[in-house]
Amino acid sequence: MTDPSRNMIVRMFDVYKAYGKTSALRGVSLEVASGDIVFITGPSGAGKSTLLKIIYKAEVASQGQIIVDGMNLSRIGSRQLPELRRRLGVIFQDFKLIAGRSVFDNIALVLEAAGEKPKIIEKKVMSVLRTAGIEEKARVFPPSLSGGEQQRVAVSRAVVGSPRLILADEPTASLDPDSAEQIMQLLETFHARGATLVIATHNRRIISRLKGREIRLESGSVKKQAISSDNGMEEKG
Ligand SMILES: Nc1ncnc2c1ncn2[C@@H]1O[C@H](COP(=O)(O)OP(=O)(O)OP(=O)(O)O)[C@@H](O)[C@H]1O
Repeated sequence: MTDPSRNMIVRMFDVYKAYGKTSALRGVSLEVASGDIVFITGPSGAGKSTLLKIIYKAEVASQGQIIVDGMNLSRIGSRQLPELRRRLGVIFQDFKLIAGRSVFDNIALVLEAAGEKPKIIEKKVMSVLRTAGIEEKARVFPPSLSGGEQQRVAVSRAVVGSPRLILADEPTASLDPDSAEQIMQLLETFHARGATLVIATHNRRIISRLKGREIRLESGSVKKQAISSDNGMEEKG
């Protein structure tokens, strides 16, 4: 149910997505309020990545309505896409860093695209790297970093433009438990600073550690919504 007192950053209504004959999403309706932590869970092939891709418009829904931070995605064309993307930070399992550019430049690109001045870029990039604990890696190239460090760079890149919404697709799946923990702490830090988090994950440890809401997908449909509490997940609706 819609609570009018809460500001919804994502609203999806009856969303379908087909890839040829494969139905990846079948009638998904959900809402994410500003400041929420939401976990998208479900078995392999359930549609988790597709759901995130539709929110940042890497994929277009076959049917249904999607509103992200007030933008109706079926009404925005390629000219407004950069505006949508500026409001979002996206993190992937495989980091997706540019190997031939330094850590600093990987992150600076986001601000350059937004037209920021070099002095501001320097300040913001170094500030985010400090928060991520990898300030001394600014001039290093990504391939010489560990997986955990690369993901910290990817998180830094996702948050440097102060997006209201951070989308993470299995952000800890290729990391050892300690590195996964550090990434979650980092995401928590940015959540505490005001970002909304939507995280697709299989990792139950992450889900039980961060207080949030779980939306479970099965075969492209929402099967269950639950709120995490000190007693684990409590089913809702
Ligand atoms: N580009 C594509 N072309 C064709 N089919 C696709 C494409 N992307 C996803 N699919 C199919 O859509 C369905 C949902 O895939 P999706 O990647 O969203 O699931 P997922 O829950 O993220 O899975 P995983 O946990 O394995 O990453 C699957 O059947 C998948 O094979």
